[in-house]
Amino acid sequence: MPSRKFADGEVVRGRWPGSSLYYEVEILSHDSTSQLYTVKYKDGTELELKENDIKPLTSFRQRKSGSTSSSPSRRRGNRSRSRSRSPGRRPPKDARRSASASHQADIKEARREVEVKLTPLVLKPFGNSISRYNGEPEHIERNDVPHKNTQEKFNLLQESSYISTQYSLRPRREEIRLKEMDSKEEKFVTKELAVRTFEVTPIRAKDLEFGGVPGVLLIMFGLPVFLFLLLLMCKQKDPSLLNFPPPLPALYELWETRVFGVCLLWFLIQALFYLLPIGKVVEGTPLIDGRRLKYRLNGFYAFILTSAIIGTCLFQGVEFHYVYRHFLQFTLAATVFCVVLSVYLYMRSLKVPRKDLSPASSGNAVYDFFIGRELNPRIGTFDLKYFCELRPGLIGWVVINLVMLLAEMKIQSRAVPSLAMILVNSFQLLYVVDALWNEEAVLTTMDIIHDGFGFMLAFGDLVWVPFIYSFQAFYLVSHPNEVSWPMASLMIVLKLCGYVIFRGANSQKNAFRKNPSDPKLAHLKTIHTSTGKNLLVSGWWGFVRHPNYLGDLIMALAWSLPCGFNHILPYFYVVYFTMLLVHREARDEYQ
Ligand SMILES: NC(=O)C1=CN([C@@H]2O[C@H](COP(=O)(O)OP(=O)(O)OC[C@H]3O[C@@H](n4cnc5c(N)ncnc54)[C@H](OP(=O)(O)O)[C@@H]3O)[C@@H](O)[C@H]2O)C=CC1
Ligand SMILES: CC(C)=CCC[C@@H](C)[C@H]1CC=C2C3=C(CC[C@@]21C)[C@@]1(C)CC[C@H](O)C(C)(C)[C@@H]1CC3
Repeated sequence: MPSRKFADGEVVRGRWPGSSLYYEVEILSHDSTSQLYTVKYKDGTELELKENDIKPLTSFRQRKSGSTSSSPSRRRGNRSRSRSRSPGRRPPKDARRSASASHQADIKEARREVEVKLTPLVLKPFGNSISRYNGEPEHIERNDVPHKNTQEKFNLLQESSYISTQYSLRPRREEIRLKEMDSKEEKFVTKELAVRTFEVTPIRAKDLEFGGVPGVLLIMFGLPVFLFLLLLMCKQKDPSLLNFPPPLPALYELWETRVFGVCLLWFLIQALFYLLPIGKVVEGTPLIDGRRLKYRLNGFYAFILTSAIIGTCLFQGVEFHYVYRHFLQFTLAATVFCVVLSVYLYMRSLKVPRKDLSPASSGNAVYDFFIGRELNPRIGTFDLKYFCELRPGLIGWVVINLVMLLAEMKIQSRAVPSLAMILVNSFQLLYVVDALWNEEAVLTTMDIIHDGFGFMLAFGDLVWVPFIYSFQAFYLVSHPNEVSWPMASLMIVLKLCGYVIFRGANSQKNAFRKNPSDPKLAHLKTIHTSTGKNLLVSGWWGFVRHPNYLGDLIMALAWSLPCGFNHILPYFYVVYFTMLLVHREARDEYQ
């Protein structure tokens, strides 16, 4: 039997899984089969730890700060003590006055301190989410040095960051109770921190995402070119990669003003539907200044109305084949529209106050044109980003799929569409209807909370989604694939599995972000993070780091399979999507 290093009843330090933080724990028992120790934290939480994650008390030197407690619960207790000791800490009333009256002076002082003394602590501005810093917890602990007045003011930020880095191991029910007790005080602190963090910290070049300026230039010029090449490849009789490059059309052939007019009309009709006073109005996540924007949820109604219009057009004999025949022209028209929209978005963002800027914006014009400078550009109550994220592109995708289904019937002289085409259409229809039905969930996505509205999302929402995501249907029009019923059943099962994971995870996350105290989520465990927010670590979110991405990827595979295995092109979506999600995961992890 393998020997064990620690005895029952011994008091040691246990690492909190996934972090570098050690807390004082008592060894309760040891399982010789799994080689895991059951340990108990001071707040009563029990966890199983590997031997490597346990250290004797003697291996830790005593911290110099006032907080000697290592248990999560006692840390919480210390928080109020250490806060009240800090001269930077003021009672809420006083503080609110200070935030308005001496705010500018504070910022100036704090900025001086950041530049001179606190450079290792890299701070980034943020948007809908609350305070965020990208230093290691250990950095904060080391910042335990004598203070001058100005530094002490800034310590408010550090202190809170430090406090926020302490992971909560409490069962959720207790967490909720404690949170309610603290929430008033916390709200104030994070709010004030938010303003300071945002004001004092410019983003450094190395913090730019997507490879910085060269990277975004490449994406902005490369993606449209790539998109056209992909569509042209698919138009070939044999779309093998060996047949690259495809024959290129003359540029003038790609422009058609009538097609541009149709795109404009489509956008305006969707905008009109968005403005209809139907559907409930909800609040988004809190902004940097504590405000919550209101959003009307009527995407599903817009979809129903659009379906009614399309149905009527079909009944009236409108030639939908026109869209298939002019598919490249439609792609170009949408791209031009998106460039014009991006220029407009950038120009208007130059006039907005700093608090309305996206946390991702950098001060570099090229980068900001791409990532979007303004977080929530609105014309009155019309939210451009929220509108574009779900309406013209997503509903457009379904309509394009329908166009492809009709084109397949026409070109292949079929009385009914192929099973492969029906599968692709229904799988993707389910995805879009689900997005519109659960419209509120989009308010907690990275795009709405973090990214501005610039070329990236304008192009992604209005060009990439409708013209690339419909690629499988486009492919099947000229490259038929027979799918047997047993294979179709397997694909349906795969799609449904993906969907259950995707929906379960997104709904759980959304409910949690909307109301962390939701009694329905009380059984779930969370950890506290350095952003000041909690993360779910059980339920769907205890299964893998991003269950919603996993489900989405499974669905992506399911809707590529009906195209068969003759060519790699229909699987482009799976490859691209994997890259996109891995990148998003890294961005989320960084944040
Ligand atoms: N079809 C497509 O092309 C695309 C689809 N998607 C899908 O959209 C959905 C949303 O994607 P996306 O916004 O990227 O990612 P997430 O849904 O993971 O949203 C990111 C936000 O979720 C919060 N979060 C992350 N982990 C946890 C956790 N453990 N517990 C609680 N909250 C957590 C964080 O919020 P906070 O910052 O507030 O802490 C984070 O900012 C996914 O299902 C994805 O697959 C996304 C992109 C493209
Ligand atoms: C430049 C470039 C290629 C950017 C691509 C990004 C966009 C295509 C995607 C970014 C996030 C998206 C989301 C959806 C569609 C794709 C984009 C716009 C989404 C609307 C699809 C439906 C889902 O249910 C969703 C609502 C969760 C999802 C939100 C994110």
